[in-house]
Amino acid sequence: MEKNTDLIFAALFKLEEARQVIRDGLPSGLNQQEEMQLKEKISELKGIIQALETGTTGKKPGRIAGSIEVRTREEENINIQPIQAAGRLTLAARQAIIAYGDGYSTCDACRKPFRLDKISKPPIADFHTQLAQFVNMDQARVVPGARRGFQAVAQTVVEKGDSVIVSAFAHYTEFLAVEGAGGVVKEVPLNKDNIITADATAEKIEQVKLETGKLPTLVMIDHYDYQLANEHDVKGIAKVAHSYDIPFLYNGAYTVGVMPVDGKAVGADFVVGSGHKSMASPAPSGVLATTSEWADKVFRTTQMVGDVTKRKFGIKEVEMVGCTLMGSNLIAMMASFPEVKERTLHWDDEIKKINFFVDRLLTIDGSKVLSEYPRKHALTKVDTTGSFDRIAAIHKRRGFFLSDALSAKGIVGEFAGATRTWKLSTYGLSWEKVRYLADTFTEIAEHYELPITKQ
Ligand SMILES: Cc1ncc(COP(=O)(O)O)c(C=O)c1O
Repeated sequence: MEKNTDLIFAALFKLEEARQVIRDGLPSGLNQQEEMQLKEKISELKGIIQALETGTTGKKPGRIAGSIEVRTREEENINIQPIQAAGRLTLAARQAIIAYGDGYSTCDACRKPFRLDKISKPPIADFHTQLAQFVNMDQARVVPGARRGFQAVAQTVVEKGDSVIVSAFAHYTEFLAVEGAGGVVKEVPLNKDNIITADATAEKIEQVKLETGKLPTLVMIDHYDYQLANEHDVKGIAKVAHSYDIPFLYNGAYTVGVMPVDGKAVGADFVVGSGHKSMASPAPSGVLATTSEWADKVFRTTQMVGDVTKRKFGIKEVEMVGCTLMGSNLIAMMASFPEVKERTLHWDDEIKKINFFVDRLLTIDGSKVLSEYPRKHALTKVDTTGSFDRIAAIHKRRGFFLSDALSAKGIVGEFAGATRTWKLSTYGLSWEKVRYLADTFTEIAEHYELPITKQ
């Protein structure tokens, strides 16, 4: 029985390796013969995977159980879905999920003092130390999503009726975290370039003080927002917040795990990141890091005593509800971490790729970029109302024609039928795939005789 399980795991690991080879495509620098041989191997692998996953060699998607279909989106396509790009798992993370999928698998070696971040086998305690170093803060905890990081901070610093400064582009989870703590959000307006500035933040703080007679108790700003992925002046804003003695939460949902983040250099009291958005980790996962000054407050331990039993659970942290991210989500996050750390050093190349793509898109007459440009982030909002949407107006598939044309070329991730003003990301795609992506848009434009400016 033991042996069988080992064999099945070994087979699943191999399967994951094969999926990765397919997903990454061919390495560059191959000669013609090598390329041909590899292509044959990949097509063979695809057949084997399909047979294993579907139990058939037919075309229909297989089912894992009931109506849950096998998902091969990343292997079979170029996925430009804006929020999925940096959450794609590494091979190591996929294997971790298989090995640690059982419920409380991380608790095998949980010994006194009985807390997740203290477990040394697997090395969860070390991972916490590394996470804090990674964002240059003093302490870190894993959390089930960035939202739980906002929640922990809001519950620590916000009291009923307090104001919290957020961006006019703040994510809804920031609103909910503030509301849950009994606070009220106050939005800093954007400037004409859709940027939140330090001056505008100072003005908003003054306005709140004047209107409520009280300073806000938290400033929480996204380094890159989710709507346009524009960069906001987090360093300047942190300085303003501190000049009023207000703590600053740096929302790194779109930065931690894709680009270098230095919480101390920003002047952050709290750094929040999203594992499933930007750290090649499964959902939900995330990180909350803080300074020594704030750690005792946001990671306060319970004081509660049972009135009958007199039980106490002293070591457990209240805002973390004891232990946070258990099982495969945490181990997969840990498994991806070395690659995640490494990839942040290549952010410049990701920026070159998105700018290459956007430059090419803009050669198609009528296309616009709504995000700041040149791009500083791989996530980008474009407006194709004046280009591809002109075709949609006369095409029998109407607004779906662009998605049809893209998926016929193996490109997925845009919301079918919603491609007037829309978001995409080139994050993590190889240069070969980015060029293919740009060529495909050009080809579709040429096919429908949209004018193209020569570069
Ligand atoms: C800017 C921003 N902050 C926070 C979040 C929430 O992140 P999570 O899903 O990890 O809770 C998102 C999610 O889309 C986001 O875009």
